[in-house]
Amino acid sequence: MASSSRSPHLSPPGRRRSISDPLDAALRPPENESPEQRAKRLQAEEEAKRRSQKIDQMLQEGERQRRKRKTVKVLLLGQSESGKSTTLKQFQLLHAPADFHAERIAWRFVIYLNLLRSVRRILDAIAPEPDTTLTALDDIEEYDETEPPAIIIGGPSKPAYTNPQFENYHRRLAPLGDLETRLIQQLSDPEDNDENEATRLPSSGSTAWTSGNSGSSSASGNGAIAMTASEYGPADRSLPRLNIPSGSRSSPASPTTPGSASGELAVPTSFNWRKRFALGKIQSPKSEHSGELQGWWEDPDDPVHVLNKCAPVIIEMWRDPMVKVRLQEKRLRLEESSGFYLDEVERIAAKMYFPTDEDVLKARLKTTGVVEHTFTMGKNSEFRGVDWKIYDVGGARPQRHAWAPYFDDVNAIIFLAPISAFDQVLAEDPRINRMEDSLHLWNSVISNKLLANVNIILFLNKCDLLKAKLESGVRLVHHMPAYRDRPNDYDSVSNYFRNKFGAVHQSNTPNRSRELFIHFTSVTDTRRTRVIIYNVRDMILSGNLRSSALM
Ligand SMILES: Nc1nc2c(ncn2[C@@H]2O[C@H](COP(=O)(O)OP(=O)(O)OP(=O)(O)O)[C@@H](O)[C@H]2O)c(=O)[nH]1
Ligand SMILES: [Mg+2]
Repeated sequence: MASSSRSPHLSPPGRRRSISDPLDAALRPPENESPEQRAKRLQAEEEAKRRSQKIDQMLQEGERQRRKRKTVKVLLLGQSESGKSTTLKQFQLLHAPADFHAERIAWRFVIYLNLLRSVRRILDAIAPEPDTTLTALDDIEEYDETEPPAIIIGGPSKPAYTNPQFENYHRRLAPLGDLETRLIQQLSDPEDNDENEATRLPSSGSTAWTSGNSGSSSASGNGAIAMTASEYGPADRSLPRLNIPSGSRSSPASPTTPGSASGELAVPTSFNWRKRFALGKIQSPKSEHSGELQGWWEDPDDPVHVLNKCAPVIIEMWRDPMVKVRLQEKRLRLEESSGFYLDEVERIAAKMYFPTDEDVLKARLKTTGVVEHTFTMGKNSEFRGVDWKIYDVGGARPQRHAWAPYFDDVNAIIFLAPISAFDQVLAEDPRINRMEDSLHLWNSVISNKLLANVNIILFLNKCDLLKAKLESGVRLVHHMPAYRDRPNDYDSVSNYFRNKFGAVHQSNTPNRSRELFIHFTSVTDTRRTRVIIYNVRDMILSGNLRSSALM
C-alpha cells in the first residue's frame, strides 16, 4: 500500500491514512506555501496546541477536585428519646436553614399530636382508679426475687382514687379523640400498608377520650399512655371534619400500632410527610376574589378548629390544683416529657399558629429505620467541597438491628445518653431503667472492634432536664444505690455520669489511644448546641481529612 508524505505532527501514532483520506488531504500544507504562510500556519498550529493543552489541564484539575471531594460520615446513636433527631435538626438549622424553615409548617400536626398526648396523659392520671395492692415490681414477669435490681424502677401502688372533675373534663375534651385519629391518619403514608413499628409504652391501657369504662384505668406510675384505635370515643359529628384521602381511610397505615399498648407517634422513614405538608402543598381554600391560596385557618375542616375550641378546657384542666396534686402523686412530670406544649396551649391552638424553630426542636416524632441527611460545606468554609453525611437511626430496642450495616465506613459517632433519665424506664420494655440501658448500649458501641478507629463523641444530653429534676427533689441514690451519699446537686451528678461513661470507655475500648470527647448538652437549646456542633464538626472533619492526607 502506498504511503503519503504528511506533516508528522498531524499523523496520530500507529495510524496511517490512505492518500485518498479526505481529512488527511485537508490537513496537508498547501503545495505552494510561501515562507510567510508557513510561519503563520506553524504559529496557528502552536496556538491550537497550547489551547488544547490548557483544556487538558482544566479537565485534569476538575478530575482532581472531584476525587478530592470527600464525604465524612457521622452516625447518631443512642437509645430512643435520647435526642438524636433533635441533634440532626440542629445540624439542619446550621447548615440548611432555608430547608429547615420551609419545613416548619409541616410539623404543625406533629405538635398538635404531642399536645393531645399530654392531654391524654392527664385524663388517664385523673381517671377513677380502683384500689390496687400490687407493687410495680410484682407486675414484672420473670423478676428474680433473690437478686435485688442494681437500679430501682417503679414505686408502690396507690389506693382507690376519684376526681370529681374527671367526667366534666372528659366530656368536654371528647372531640380530641376524633381529632387525634384524624391527625394520625393525615400523617400516615397512604401508600404504605406495612405495619409500622411503634414504641410499646409500659401502660396497660388508656381510658382517655373513651366514656363508660373509666374504672379500668392504667395504674402506670410512669406516665405512659397506650392508645389503640378501637378505644376512641364516638366522634362529635357536629364538629368540622378533615378530608382524609380515601386510601388512608380504608387502610390506615397508622403511625401507632393499633391494638397494642403503643402510644408513640412514628412515621416510617420512607414516607416524606414533611414534603406533603410543606408550604404550598397544603390544601387550603382559595380566595373567592383573587383565587389565591389563603391560610389553612380558613379551611373549616382544618384540625386547628377542634383544638382551638377545646383549648380553654385544656388550660383549665392543666391549671386545676387537684390535677396538679394527682400528677405529683403519680410522679408524672409532664413538663419533662417529650413534646411538652401544655404551658403554651393558647399559642399552639391559635388559628394562625405557625411553629417556631423551638417548637420544631421540641416536637417528638419517633424515628423508625435510618434517615440520611447530606450537607455540603459552603464556599466560605475551610472544608469546602466536603459532604457531611449524617445518619439518624431509630434508638428503640427493636430498631437497633439496623445500625450495624452503617458501622463499616463511618468516620465518627455521636452517641447521645440522656442523663436526666436515671429515674425512667424504657418505653419499649418497662423492666429496664433508661440509664442502665444507655450504659449497656454505650459499652457495646465503644467495645465494638469494627468501630475501633472511629472518632467517638459523647453527648451527655438533657442536662436542662437533669437540673430541673434534681432541683425538684428527685434523688439519684433512690434509683442508683451505688451513688451512695454523694451530694445530689447538678455538678456532682453530672460529673458522676461523666466519670461513669468515661470509665466504661477506658476499660472496654479496643483502641487505647482513642480520645473520647464528652460534652454536656441540652440539644433543644440552639445557642449552646450551635457552639458544640461547630467544635465537633471541625474536630471530626479536620481529623478525618488529615488522616486521609487530603488537607
Ligand atoms: N428538654 C430537653 N428536651 C430534649 C433534649 N433533647 C431532646 N429533647 C426532646 O426529647 C424528645 C426526643 O428526642 P428525639 O430527638 O426525638 O429522640 P431520638 O433519640 O431521635 O429518639 P428515637 O427516634 O426514638 O430513636 C424530643 O421531644 C426532643 O425535643 C434536651 O436536651 N432537653
Ligand atoms: Mg429520632
